[in-house]
Amino acid sequence: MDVSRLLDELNDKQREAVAAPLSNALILAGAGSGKTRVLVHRIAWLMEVENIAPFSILAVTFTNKAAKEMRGRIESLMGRGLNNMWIGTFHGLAHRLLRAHHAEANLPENFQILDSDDQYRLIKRILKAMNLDEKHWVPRQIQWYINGNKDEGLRPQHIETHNDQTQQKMREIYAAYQDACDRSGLVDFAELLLRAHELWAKNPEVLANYQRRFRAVLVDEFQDTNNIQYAWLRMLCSGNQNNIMIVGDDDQSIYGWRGANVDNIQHFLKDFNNPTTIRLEQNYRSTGTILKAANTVIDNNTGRLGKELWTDGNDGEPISVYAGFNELDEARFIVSKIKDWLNQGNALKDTAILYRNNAQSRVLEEALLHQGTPYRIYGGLRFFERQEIKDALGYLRMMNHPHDDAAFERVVNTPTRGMGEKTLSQVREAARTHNCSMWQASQLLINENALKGRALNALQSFVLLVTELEQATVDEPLEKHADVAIRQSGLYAMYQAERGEKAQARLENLEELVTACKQFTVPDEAEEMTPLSAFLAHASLEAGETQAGTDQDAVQMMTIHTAKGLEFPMVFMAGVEEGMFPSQMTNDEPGRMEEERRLCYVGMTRAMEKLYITYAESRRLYGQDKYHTASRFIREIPADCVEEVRLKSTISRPIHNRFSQATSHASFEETGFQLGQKVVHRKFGEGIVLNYEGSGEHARVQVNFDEFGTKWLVLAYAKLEKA
Ligand SMILES: Nc1ncnc2c1ncn2[C@@H]1O[C@H](COP(=O)(O)OP(=O)(O)OP(=O)(O)O)[C@@H](O)[C@H]1O
Ligand SMILES: [Mg+2]
Repeated sequence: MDVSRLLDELNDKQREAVAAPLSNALILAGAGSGKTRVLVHRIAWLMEVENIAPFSILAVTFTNKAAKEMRGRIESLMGRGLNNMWIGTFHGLAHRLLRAHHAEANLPENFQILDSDDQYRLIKRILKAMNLDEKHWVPRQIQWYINGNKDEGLRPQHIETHNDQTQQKMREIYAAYQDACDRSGLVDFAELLLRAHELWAKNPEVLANYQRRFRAVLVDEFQDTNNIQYAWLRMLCSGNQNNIMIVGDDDQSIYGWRGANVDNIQHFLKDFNNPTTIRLEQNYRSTGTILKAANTVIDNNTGRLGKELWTDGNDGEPISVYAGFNELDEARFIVSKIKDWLNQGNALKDTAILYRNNAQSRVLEEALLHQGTPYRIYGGLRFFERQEIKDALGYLRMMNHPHDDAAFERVVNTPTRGMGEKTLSQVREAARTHNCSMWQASQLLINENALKGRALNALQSFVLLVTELEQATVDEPLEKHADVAIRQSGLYAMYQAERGEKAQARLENLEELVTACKQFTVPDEAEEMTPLSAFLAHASLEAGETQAGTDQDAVQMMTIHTAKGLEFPMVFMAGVEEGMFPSQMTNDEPGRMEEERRLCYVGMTRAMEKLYITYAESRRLYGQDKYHTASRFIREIPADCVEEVRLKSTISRPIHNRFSQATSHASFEETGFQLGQKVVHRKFGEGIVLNYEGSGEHARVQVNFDEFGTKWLVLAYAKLEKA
């Protein structure tokens, strides 16, 4: 292979990074400067020039999607497959490590991953068993507490409670939870990382093996590593036999709320042997205008490591800001712009709608559906997290490993088979006393004749069902497992009986699960697993990063958090108003405002050619209309980068005035109407008030009628009524 090909299409600084001699290095650079591209070329360089085998390379990415993309790009650069290279997320890699060394890690061979929803349910059950009131011991907070401690590497016995009773009780709950997990071979997400760390800490020979093996370690999005991940990397590199290249951007650290520690970048410089720092300063992604706007916004943060970012590309179009009267109007605006985009011959997949919270997607989805515009949601509405899918997975998990208590609890009475809460408590109690799984406890209770009548029947029929499901699928392909789990369990019939659209969607999802099984191929790195185990691990680890579905061209929708590392020619940032973004909670915690601003920076820098920022002046939240002003982040954008998009017939007001004032609707509201309100007109029927101008007898309103479209009407004559 011609090595110069690996350095083509790179600037000098990027080349310096790709061709750097083997040593530790930090690449610190702003958004869109080619950090990820450098990692891809660096890996190819290590193989071609430094003769490092793919087997000896470890690359860490932030999502599974990014891992797949990275592998694909390296393979196309090299012109060959690279099966035995380890590329994945911290969680994925930890899982792989624990599978390979389950005995040393004190785990059963077929341990299962407990996802966050199952973790929450398990915590609720623990609280119940401990007779603790959920009002005082809020399950979400306990979950937070447990995961937070694990992220810091702390087991219950390491936690200092300072004789505080609440602290002591929390620690006790954590310990009880951990016992329950250990009893049934369950490993939550935070546990994956902690166990992987302990595995190395407690087994020096295992660690030494990996230190020798991984001659090169590369980490993308380093600014969002948490402390246990950092400690894991540090341990791996402590033998000084390997070298590590990390890339990151302190301005894009957006997971502080989840334990990520941006200071790890600075720690890296002192904890790792003799690292060099390389800065990339040219941005290749965005127009000059988008870049200037994003740079100016992030400049309002303090304590930055400081980076310059410039582009020699065009200024491009100004950023368009649209103030919707309410969230429906905002959504309508976005959809109409997407329609224009499509009509200009562009692909839908080249546009993304980004928002602060998952819940914002619903209104946007409805507007897209209304126009028949296909869309795809990343994250959020996760396929593998939907109720019916989790039910089906529960059966599959029982078939795979009946000692999985979380799965047992999930399906033992779904569909109902007359299992009372009392019987279940008995099973849990027996499991605790005999220190065994609920599955074993059930058999004990049955054999010991400890149950009578209905309770006995119910439990017996469940045990029999699981045994039958298992038998019916011996040596059968994976999709047969799914099919049997869905139908023979009675799940399908249960949802069929529910009727209605929701139930129909659930049935479709169940069918989709069978399809997903059919399409599933066991990845090379999991070849030692059975297809069923591999599929279940895939379902837990990849839940929702992509939606199950087609290759259809579709608008991309996701939270800004999920959009990290990605880029799109046209981007909409929706809901950019005070109270939404920055979010309401921001004022309560120190440092949160700056994290919100970094999030805004991440969102803006996803855009390559065109950026729209929209907000709603009134938004229905928790059943109430709330009035909001434009986000401070909009006001932080230099005026010459922005154009305000207004409805045609409105008198335009100077832009910065408009954003800096709280919009007063008082004079208009005296008329008895509100923006966003539903009204009825004798001739035009139902519509929504979009805009107003003038006052007194000259007052006019703009109404968007369901059937007749948008019209301006003089209030005094229109005889509008509230709907
Ligand atoms: N030297 C170059 N010449 C042309 N295009 C480049 C060059 N370097 C990077 N690019 C392109 O610029 C875009 C941004 O690159 P990349 O995604 O690697 O940046 P990044 O620094 O990882 O961004 P982020 O901080 O958002 O993760 C990509 O489309 C990439 O292909
Ligand atoms: Mg990147």
